[in-house]
Amino acid sequence: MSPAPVPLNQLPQWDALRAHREALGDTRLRELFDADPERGERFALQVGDLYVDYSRHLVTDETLRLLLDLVHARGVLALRDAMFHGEPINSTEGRAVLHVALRSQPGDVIQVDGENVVLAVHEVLRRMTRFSERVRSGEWTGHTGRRIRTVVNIGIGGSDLGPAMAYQALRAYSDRNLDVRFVSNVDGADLQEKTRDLDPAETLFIVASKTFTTVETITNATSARRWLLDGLGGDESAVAKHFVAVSTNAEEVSAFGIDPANMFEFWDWVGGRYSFTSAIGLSLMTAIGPEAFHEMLAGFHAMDTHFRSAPPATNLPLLLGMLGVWYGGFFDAQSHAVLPYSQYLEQFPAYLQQLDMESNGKSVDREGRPVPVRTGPVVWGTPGTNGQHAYFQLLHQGTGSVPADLIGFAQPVDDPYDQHDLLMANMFAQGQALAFGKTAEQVAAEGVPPELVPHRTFPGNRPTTTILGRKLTPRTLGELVALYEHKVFVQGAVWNINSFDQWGVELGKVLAKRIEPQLRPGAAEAPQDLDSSTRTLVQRYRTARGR
Ligand SMILES: O=P(O)(O)OC[C@H]1O[C@H](O)[C@H](O)[C@@H](O)[C@@H]1O
Repeated sequence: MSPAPVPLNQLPQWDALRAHREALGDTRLRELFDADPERGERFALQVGDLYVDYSRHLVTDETLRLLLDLVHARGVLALRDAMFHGEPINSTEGRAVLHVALRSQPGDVIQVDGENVVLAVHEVLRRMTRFSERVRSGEWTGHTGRRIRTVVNIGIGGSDLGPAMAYQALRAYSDRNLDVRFVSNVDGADLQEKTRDLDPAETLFIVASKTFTTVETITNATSARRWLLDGLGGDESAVAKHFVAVSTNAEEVSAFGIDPANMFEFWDWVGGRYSFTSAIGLSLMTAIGPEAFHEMLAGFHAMDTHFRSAPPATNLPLLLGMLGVWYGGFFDAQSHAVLPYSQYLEQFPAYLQQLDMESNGKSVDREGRPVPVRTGPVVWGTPGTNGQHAYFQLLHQGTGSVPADLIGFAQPVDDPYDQHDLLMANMFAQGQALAFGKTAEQVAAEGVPPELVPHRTFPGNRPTTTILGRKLTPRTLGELVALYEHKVFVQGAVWNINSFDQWGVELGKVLAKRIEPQLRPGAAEAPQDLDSSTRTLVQRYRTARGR
């Protein structure tokens, strides 16, 4: 076994960054731009369909050099290669981490336990293709012979957020005669609202769950089954035409009553939040068609290849990952905003919340020692321009600094009312205002009364990355998502945390299981050994529920 790595803040490369940060002091972005007229072009990369401007960051060439020194000192590239080779880098669960195999080329070879997983990946993709074509063409009919008009994906977390986000993002490429809906919350209102206008005879449920034991999903799937049977006269044989499953767990799928012939498989080396290029994307493939789905996979693959082979200095995920390490480590940045200037990307920040926060929301390292620096930030955001009229106030003039990603596209998917230029002007303007602000002198020169000058001054120096895609297509979406996946990987590697487990979600599940029986009618008094807050809440709830 190799020795445990030195804690991050004891590395000479970290010290060098700390000293460099002190030397930078209160350097303004304005000064950095004045000192280098080419900065806006120089601090930018084009990868695939994405042009990424990182010039509005509080970094110099020296910063980037020092950050790359840290990448090398931390063995980030070796860990990356280990991931691509199928080594069990998910150390707490003893598993490989191979979402990259999901978008591999048919001839590739990636071995897990002596088996080339690429073959299995492509076999499932072929089955998904056949199935989605049958549904789209109307060849797959429901129990009464009617064609399927609505597909309802029942899943949660990684079995919901990816396909839901991508369906929304690629709506314009979807078959508009087929509606796809997503039910995730155990709140029965979710299922009810999503099915109330549906005809069971024309509805197909995809139950998506890696483990097939997730309580929300099994509860919703059980209720959906009831809804279907009630609507179709109770004939159990209807289930086979209206329920398919996506899972790694064939046993639980058949215990639920879904024929394994209607199950689409994936594998334990695919993490839930990295799974929507697996069969978890079945609802998406049904919506946009196999061809567009494969285009998306090609976009993912292109970014995977870039991450794997581009030199560190021009490696985009590496760069964006290290910028996050820089702000967390030396600017105490606690959150990171993702602001898509695209309504189609409305759910992208929510998707990234799981990807980033479930991966890197950890405070012990791979050896179980406390991590001595700030790890994953709170990720949040909503589409521009809506946010501009809400929380951008804080981004511009609040006390802390929130690094942000501005994401937009040069060509609109469609622009029936000629509004795209206005949308994008806003994106460029916000990045400009956040970076350069407006000084007190500039404000005063406009004749603003002295007492209002501080209120109307913009400090600037608020860092942003601008991602300008050519156009939002399946391929571009693939590139974009893979970029963030690998960015998260880089950060986890530097912090020496395992980005691929999620033990932190377990405790609440166990406690909920214990509490639920106490809420039911006829339950005994809440136990005395329960903490007084929970006990009182349970009692209040029972009283208010009339129990
Ligand atoms: O796909 P499933 O097994 O149903 O899991 C769904 C989700 O729930 C879990 O609690 C994890 O926090 C997520 O990482 C996972 O994506």
